[in-house]
Amino acid sequence: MATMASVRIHRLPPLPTIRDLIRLYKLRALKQFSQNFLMDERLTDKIVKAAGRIENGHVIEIGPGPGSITRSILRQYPKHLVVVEKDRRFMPTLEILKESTQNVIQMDIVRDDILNYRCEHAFPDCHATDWNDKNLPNVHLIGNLPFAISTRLLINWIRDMSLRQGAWTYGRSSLTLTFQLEVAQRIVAGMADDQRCRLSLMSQLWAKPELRFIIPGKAFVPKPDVDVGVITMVPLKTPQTDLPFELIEKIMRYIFSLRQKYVRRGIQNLFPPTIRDEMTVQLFKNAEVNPELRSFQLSNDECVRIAKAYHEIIQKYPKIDQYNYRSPFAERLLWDNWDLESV
Ligand SMILES: C[S@@+](CC[C@H](N)C(=O)[O-])C[C@H]1O[C@@H](n2cnc3c(N)ncnc32)[C@H](O)[C@@H]1O
Repeated sequence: MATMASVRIHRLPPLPTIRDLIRLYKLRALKQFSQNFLMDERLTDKIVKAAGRIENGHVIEIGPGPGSITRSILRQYPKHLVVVEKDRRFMPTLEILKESTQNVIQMDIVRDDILNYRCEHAFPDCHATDWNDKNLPNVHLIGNLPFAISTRLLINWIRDMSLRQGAWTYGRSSLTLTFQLEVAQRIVAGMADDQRCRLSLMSQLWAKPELRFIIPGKAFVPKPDVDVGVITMVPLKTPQTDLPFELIEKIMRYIFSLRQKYVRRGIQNLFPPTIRDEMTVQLFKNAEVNPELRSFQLSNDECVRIAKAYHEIIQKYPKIDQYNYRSPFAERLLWDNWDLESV
């Protein structure tokens, strides 16, 4: 393959116009694929610019559709671009982009569901950068995400980040993603922000999310009902917790389950009725957290301390972890006489 310096892309085929899209793909954007296309090159360039320097790097694009962001990525000369798209109608256009850059950039087109795609297999030639290296690896996930699965994808990726697997086998790979503005605001919401929720904590304990800019809904075709926020996220060298992802996720769910009530009200549901009051008092005492704060008033550290105190309790009494206050009534009856002495 020729080097970047010696060969440049002369001309990418123009982005299909809305009229072409309708003609080529009989578009109908498909609702089941959450399709809202971004056709303004200045905006797609701005998204790619937010990812930082990608020249000579490795990029996975999620949901390229007709390839508007793909073009902006290719114009920055990554070494290797993998695009993952579920809708077969876009394959011909993506193939044209691949052909027009084939002497310069390695572009792989994967027709798959991103939820099943294994990022760790994307770049066999990419050497991992040490997690603690001050330089980040030149590895990026970029995408105008399908709204329907964006939160699920983010949670999956944070889980991978916490385990240093998937896209994070290469080191501290970065994310540049779009979300419905309301979701983007939740991701970055700090202490005392009334948008603060489980997603804020999950995002901030392992990474540094930033809301970079907002794209008005009218820039998309078809126009969604909401504006869109562009988020970048880089994993923290030292996460704010070393507890297992699943445990943190569980505790954040309980902390934020009754937002308008004191935090102890959500947390007490972690325990069977016979020991509920006693264990809840113990947990907040050990965590050194005021149980009469509302969940959005808690700092990241206070949330982690609550999770840690719970972790210590279940290490001593593992059975408690199996209690689920939402399980069917008959199942909950089994806990009716349960006490700590019976362990
Ligand atoms: C919001 S559109 C963005 C399209 C294009 N990148 C743009 O900005 O104009 C989301 C894209 O993701 C694709 N998509 C939806 N669900 C997907 C999935 N599970 N896996 C891979 N791609 C998916 C859709 O077909 C669509 O092309």
